[in-house]
Amino acid sequence: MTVSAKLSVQGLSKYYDGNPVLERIALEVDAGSFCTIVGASGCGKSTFLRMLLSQEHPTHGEILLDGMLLPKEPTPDRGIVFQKYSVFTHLTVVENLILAQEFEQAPRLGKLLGARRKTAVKQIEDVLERIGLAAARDKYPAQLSGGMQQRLAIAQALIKKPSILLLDEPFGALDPGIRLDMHDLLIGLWKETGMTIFMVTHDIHEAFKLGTRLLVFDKIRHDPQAPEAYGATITYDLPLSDQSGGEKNAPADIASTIRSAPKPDIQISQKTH
Ligand SMILES: Nc1ncnc2c1ncn2[C@@H]1O[C@H](COP(=O)(O)OP(=O)(O)OP(=O)(O)O)[C@@H](O)[C@H]1O
Repeated sequence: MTVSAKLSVQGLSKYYDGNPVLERIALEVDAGSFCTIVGASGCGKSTFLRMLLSQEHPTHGEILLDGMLLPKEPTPDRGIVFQKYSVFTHLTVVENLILAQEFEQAPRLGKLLGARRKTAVKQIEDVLERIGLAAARDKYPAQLSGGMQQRLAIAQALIKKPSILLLDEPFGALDPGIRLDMHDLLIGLWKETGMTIFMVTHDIHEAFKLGTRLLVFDKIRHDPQAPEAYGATITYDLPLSDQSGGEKNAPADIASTIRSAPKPDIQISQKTH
């Protein structure tokens, strides 16, 4: 592991029902990186994020966070936002966020009281301000637009001040205009907090625009007679910009790199086991 690696993934594979979904994943990610992840549907991108969260566990290999084995359970320093976030519909924006705090800070009692509640509400007001939802604090989710609901989902993740933010197609359901607003919001929050971000997207332009590093997941081994025999791995790991926000590689350059690079596509006609 490099000295500064925030996250290190070594020899990782994940099997479901005896079949590999992911195999031989190795990765070193510096603190403050913004890794965008693309790949074919079903190749294991969400599974990878869920392992970084500890919602799933590797079948083989290990994940180190700040040089230590990843805790077995999700911890507040790893936040996640999904494409469609289910919030409590009978609670307002601010009440949803208080509940998120209560789950974390008062798991036994289930309630934050007195000074702790006051501190929690102050933190929530700050996050709502930063995320542009202050005016909607007393609205119910049904009264919010899709973009505002995603802001609420991001606020719920940020309230715990994660050092790693995992985003699973967070803007996939949003209109293009709102997506652009969300890009600005996310980049601003990323620069402000120095979080390390992993974001799965199906939109290659979004991946190029937002990331400092692009990870492409794909299967490099195929057995036509046993499509489930092999899992996906990281086939391309491309720097998009330096950490100081230097020049981005143009999408066209990178797209041609991906096209022209020899793809290690091993065709196996006979089942080997
Ligand atoms: N809990 C589970 N049990 C069994 N199989 C699973 C489980 N979770 C995921 N899978 C399988 O693992 C494979 C990878 O799923 P995953 O959702 O990680 O892919 P993905 O790349 O995120 O797909 P998409 O881009 O369509 O969201 C799929 O074949 C899926 O059916």
